[in-house]
Amino acid sequence: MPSLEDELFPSTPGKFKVDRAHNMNRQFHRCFASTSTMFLWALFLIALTASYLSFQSFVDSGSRYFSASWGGIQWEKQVRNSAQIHRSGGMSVLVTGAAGFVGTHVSLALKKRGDGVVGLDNFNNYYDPSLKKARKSLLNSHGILVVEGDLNDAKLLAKLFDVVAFTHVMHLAAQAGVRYAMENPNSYVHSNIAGLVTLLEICKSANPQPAVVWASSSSVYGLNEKVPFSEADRTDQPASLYAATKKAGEEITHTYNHIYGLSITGLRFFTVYGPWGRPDMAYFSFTRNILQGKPITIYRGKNRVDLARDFTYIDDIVKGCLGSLDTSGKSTGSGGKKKGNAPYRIFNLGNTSPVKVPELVNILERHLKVKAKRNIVDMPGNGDVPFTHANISLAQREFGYKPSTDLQTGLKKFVRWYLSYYGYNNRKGLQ
Ligand SMILES: O=C(O)[C@H]1O[C@H](OP(=O)(O)OP(=O)(O)OC[C@H]2O[C@@H](n3ccc(=O)[nH]c3=O)[C@H](O)[C@@H]2O)[C@H](O)[C@@H](O)[C@@H]1O
Repeated sequence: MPSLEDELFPSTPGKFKVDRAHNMNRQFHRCFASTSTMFLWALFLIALTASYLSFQSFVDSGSRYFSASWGGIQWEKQVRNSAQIHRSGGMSVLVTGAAGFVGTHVSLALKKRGDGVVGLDNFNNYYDPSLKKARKSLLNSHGILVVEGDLNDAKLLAKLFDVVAFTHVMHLAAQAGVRYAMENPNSYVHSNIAGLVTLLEICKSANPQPAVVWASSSSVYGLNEKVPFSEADRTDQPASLYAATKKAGEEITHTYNHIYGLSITGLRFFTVYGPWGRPDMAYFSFTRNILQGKPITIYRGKNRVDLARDFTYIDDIVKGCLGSLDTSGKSTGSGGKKKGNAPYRIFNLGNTSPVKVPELVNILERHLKVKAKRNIVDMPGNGDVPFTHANISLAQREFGYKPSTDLQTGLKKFVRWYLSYYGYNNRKGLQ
């Protein structure tokens, strides 16, 4: 059977020219025919692609419109219901980071005593978002709406303030975690700096302005050696970008207090732990690994000194948050202008009794009845500080803050929650 090449260029020398010319002619026609067909096909394909793309964008914008997680009359009604105050002298609070660890507990406590609460959370995947969704379900079951959105969405924030005249903002949304800042520095700038400014811009323009209570961190004490840490101590030597963004937050909130008369309270939390906690934190990941028979890495400081933290139980932190809200005083500005001085406060919320990390592991082993496989390594230079220890006399004086749960008791409650949440007898379910 002749090949296609043979057909087009027969090898008979005498006929070559003519045949070739003839064949060339045929080829030209064929070629032209096939080129025009191809051209038509190409046109057809381009048209098809274009219409597909415009259809897609129509579908996208349509679905964005129809599935938007906020907006509309029904949504506004839900927001208002959630913000409804059920006690005399109560407050309506916008809680940012409501599906987070501290946010969930504070929202529940506010709701339980009759305050109105609307939550905001972006449900990012810094850690298992299914835990955040579970916290959200818990909040929903108590009549608290959690709006899905980012702090940097100024339109959403403005809308929330249009719908509800929040008396207070409990600002807990943040990029947390000390060591993760080396992996993803921009996420700290996005949430802890840009997001904070977006929120403050909305708060300063709101009429009436809310009082703002927000989460700073014990990490602002950085490399300080004087203990216990007091609010008046220097905070200009942070050891991590995380700490630096929290420190920046303290300065940024100060300017909004100074210029616009916003009432500001910054809370320096000391390594908060407890049920519904954060899986990225040591007590949580140690528990998971111990139960799964995996080794845990325990960092050790210079000269083989154990690291220590002033671990603070969540219920004590919640009391501190509510005490701060109750005593926050009013913002003085309106229409973006200050009418007088407003309170600017900073409090340590710690436990006042630091515990060494290996001792934390001992306690977990006792509660879990499993021995940990300890892998002790020198602390990598990744933002950690060797110890924290809070002086809490200021918070004690101002709103009677008095932590009452020691690490032994608090971890027992955490372990009980952990085992029931992840399934006591179903170790495969542990993650
Ligand atoms: O108090 C605070 O300001 C901060 O407390 C925690 O930060 P951190 O104290 O580092 O808490 P963990 O990550 O749970 O670490 C606790 C201790 O365990 C140690 N650790 C951590 C992880 C690990 O694998 N091994 C280990 O020994 C750490 O070095 C640290 O000494 C939170 O993660 C921060 O968001 C919060 O702002």
